[in-house]
Amino acid sequence: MSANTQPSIILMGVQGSGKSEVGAALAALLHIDFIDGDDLHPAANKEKMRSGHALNDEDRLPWLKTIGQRTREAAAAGKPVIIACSALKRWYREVIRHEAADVVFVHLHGDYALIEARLQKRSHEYMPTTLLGSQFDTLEPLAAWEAGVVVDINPPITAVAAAAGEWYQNQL
Ligand SMILES: Nc1ncnc2c1ncn2[C@@H]1O[C@H](COP(=O)(O)OP(=O)(O)OP(=O)(O)O)[C@@H](O)[C@H]1O
Ligand SMILES: O=C(O)[C@H](O)[C@@H](O)[C@H](O)[C@H](O)CO
Repeated sequence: MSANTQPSIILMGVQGSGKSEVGAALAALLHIDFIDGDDLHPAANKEKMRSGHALNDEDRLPWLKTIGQRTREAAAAGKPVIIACSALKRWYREVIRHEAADVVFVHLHGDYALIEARLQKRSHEYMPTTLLGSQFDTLEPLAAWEAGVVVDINPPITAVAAAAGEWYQNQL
C-alpha cells in the first residue's frame, strides 16, 4: 500500500458482531465517515429478514453493488469511508473489491454463544436473532490473500475499535 493511499474499510462479520457500534467508534477514532450497510438494503431485503428468512445470494447482490459503489465514490473523492457490511462470503467481498480494489476488510470475530448473548439484549429494526445460525453457516473467513484483519470482539467496544484502528494505521 502506498503512503498516499487511504483505503476504505469494510467492517464485516455476522449479525451482532458489533459492526454498527464498533464502526461508529472507529469512525470517531480515525475521523473517517461511517455508513451503516444495514441502511442500504432494499426494502424487500429488510422485509424478508423481518419475516424470519435469511437473504440469499440473489437478494444480497444489489446491496453489495451499492456498497461497492459507495467505496468507489469514496476512492474517487480521495476520502475513505468505513462501511458496516456483513460481507459473509468471499465472492461478496469480490463484488466490493471489483469497485474499489484497495478496500480493506476488518472481520469482527466472536463465537456463537457470545454473540447470541449480546443479541438477546438488543432489539433491531428488522433482524431476528433466529437468523444467527444461518449467518455463521454462510460465513467464509478472510483468506490469507485478502487484505484485512481479524479482530477479537470479546473486549469492550472501545478496545475493539482501537485494535482495528491500530491495524489500519499500520497499513498506511
Ligand atoms: N465489544 C462489545 N462488547 C460488548 N457489547 C458489544 C460489543 N460489540 C457489540 N456489542 C453489543 O452487541 C450488540 C450488537 O452490536 P451491533 O448492533 O453493533 O452489531 P452489528 O454487527 O451491527 O449487528 P447487525 O449486523 O445485526 O446490524 C449491541 O447491543 C452492542 O451494544
Ligand atoms: O448479509 C446479510 O444477511 C445481512 O446483511 C445481514 O447480516 C443484516 O443486514 C445485518 O447485518 C443486520 O443484522
